[in-house]
Amino acid sequence: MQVPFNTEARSMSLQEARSLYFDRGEVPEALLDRNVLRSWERCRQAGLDPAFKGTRDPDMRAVTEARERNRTLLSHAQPVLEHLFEQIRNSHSMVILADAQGMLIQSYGDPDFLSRAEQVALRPGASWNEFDRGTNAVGTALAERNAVNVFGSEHFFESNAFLTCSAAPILDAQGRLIGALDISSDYRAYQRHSLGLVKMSSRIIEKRIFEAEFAHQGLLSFHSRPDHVGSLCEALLAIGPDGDLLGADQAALDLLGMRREDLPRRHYTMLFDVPLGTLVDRARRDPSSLIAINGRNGERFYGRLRGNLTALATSGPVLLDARGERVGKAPKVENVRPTARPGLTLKSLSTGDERLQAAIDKATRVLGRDIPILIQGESGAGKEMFAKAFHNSGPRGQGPFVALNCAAIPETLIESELFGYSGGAFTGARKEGAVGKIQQAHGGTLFLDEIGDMPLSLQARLLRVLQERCVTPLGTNKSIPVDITLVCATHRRLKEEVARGGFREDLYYRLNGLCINLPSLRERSDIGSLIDKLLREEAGPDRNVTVSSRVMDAFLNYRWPGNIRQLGNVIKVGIALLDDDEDVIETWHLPDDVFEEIGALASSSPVTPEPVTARVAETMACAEAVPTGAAAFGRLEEIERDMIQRTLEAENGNISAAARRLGISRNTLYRKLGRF
Ligand SMILES: Nc1ncnc2c1ncn2[C@@H]1O[C@H](COP(=O)(O)OP(=O)(O)OP(=O)(O)O)[C@@H](O)[C@H]1O
Repeated sequence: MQVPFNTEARSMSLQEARSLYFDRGEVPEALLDRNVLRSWERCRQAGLDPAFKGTRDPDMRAVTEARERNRTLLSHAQPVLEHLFEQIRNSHSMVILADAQGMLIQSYGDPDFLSRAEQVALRPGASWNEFDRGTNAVGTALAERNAVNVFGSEHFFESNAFLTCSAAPILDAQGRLIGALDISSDYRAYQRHSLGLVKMSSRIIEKRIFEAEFAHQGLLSFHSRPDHVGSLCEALLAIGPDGDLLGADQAALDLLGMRREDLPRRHYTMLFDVPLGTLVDRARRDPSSLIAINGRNGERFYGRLRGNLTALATSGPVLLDARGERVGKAPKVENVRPTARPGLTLKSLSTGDERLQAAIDKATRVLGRDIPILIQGESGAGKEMFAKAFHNSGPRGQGPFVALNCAAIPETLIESELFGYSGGAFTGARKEGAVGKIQQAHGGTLFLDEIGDMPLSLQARLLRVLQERCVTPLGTNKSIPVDITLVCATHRRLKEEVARGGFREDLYYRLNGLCINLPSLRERSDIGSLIDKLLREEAGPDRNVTVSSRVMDAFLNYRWPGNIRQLGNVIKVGIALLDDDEDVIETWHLPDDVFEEIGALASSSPVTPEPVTARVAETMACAEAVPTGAAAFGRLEEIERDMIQRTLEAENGNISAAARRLGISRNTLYRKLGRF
């Protein structure tokens, strides 16, 4: 329970303090608030006389100019001031807004008190800084940059001893002092809660100014107590498109243990362990939800991002110096761009197969959740395609998608490709150094294909990057913060690799937030729709190409060792070999190797193929003079050439028809023609 404030007792102890200080020259530390005592010292040093009674008339021109100069402050403070006055109305009081010099620029008050305040020029146009009016709440709050109560005879000038005032300074978004908010009343009407009210109101004004200044940036509200986020106690950080810290209010500086002057050299990633992209993703999905974020010193905070999320989602990499101070942006990386295939999303991959659909559904659920995914499947099953679709479908779809195939580059180069290097870091290194793939993927997705082929030594380094979310390029001791979504793929069973000792278990669990197993093409139930899709994509919108029922049948029964990659190629070749007047892919439009296998399948399929013997006989009939006996065997090639020429003549040069009649693929026919 609060002890009631006894105005009489306090007035008496202040008389004693004044007598000690002014008459005997002693410092009444036990009797005075420190802010007040320091103020008395300043006033005495400035040569002010406590008995001074004079007041200068308020300068109305000066107040007009001050209001003009402090337009921003006034516009944000005005509604707060009015609201504050509503809280204290009829308590013989007034509320006052002063600028940074102590000039009163706005006030509202109860009429009875206003007329008394007039007598000491407590009204707009008057200056109440300490040098003009001695110790007083407005002047002392400005001098101390602290909220203060100045009660009765704590006022340096005796003429102001009938007042009791509570004031709090107001800081702008850069932490500069821009004014003070005050409640003044007769000392006998002292209200203990006045100081709390002005502090709260000045905080509201500061927040309004901060939010207006950074309205086009990202705003992170955070606090160590979740219930404080969204309240006046929350801390505020303004974050620019590159993750730069553009502003921080005092609460943020206090919670993060930072000095304001450190701000320009800091980057979001240096403060928190949760990637900025994750906050952006969360804010997009559920703007009101809180996310737990750890400070770099291990403190637990809760935060919420708002403001301009689009700009934040595409932030680029930054460079830090050896001490971890921000020194600039990493060079622009040429080959980093959003993924090429327009319209490629998880949804667009769906062509009716149940297992694939289950994989799409799972992946869709984790979009934007900072969960690494591991895609397993046979070569050519569409792992990279799936990764790109995942990237495009997420909130970072506009960010870079950077792929590295760990099996396709020599072990010795994986490290520099991944981590980057400084100029001259090793023999053969480029003079200007290179930005590694991890850093290139900042703000987007890093796709590590064939992760199972990553050398063990690098697995440890990769693990560290994933844990610390910082990368250290070769030849430097710079730690560069990175914010990436990681997608890995492998055709191996990674778990088995772990059991064999070829893959680190800790890294396996780190990568394997969500495991997606893509079915091989022969396991899929949607081959027909997939073929239609590939035909449409390859032939373009103006051509309606189909496959014959014989080819379709064979396709459905083929084992497709190369999966969709192979199917895609087969279709590409098939379309390329169609004549202008053809739009149905037949067996002879297929590449040789596939033709052979598919030809066999086609001949055993329910669709009865043309008997080969009949075709040959027909062809033979075309050849009018066919040599016989030993000479014939010696001149097989000649016979073949002759037969082809005659067949072509018979078909008026139509390659497809000749190939069909000869029972060979068009490819083979072309090859043979080239040889002759
Ligand atoms: N759903 C699909 N629709 C159309 N084309 C596809 C689809 N999935 C894969 N492809 C095509 O198949 C080829 C192989 O796909 P992708 O590279 O994604 O397979 P992968 O499993 O990553 O192969 P690897 O393991 O050999 O790297 C690519 O040319 C890709 O464009």
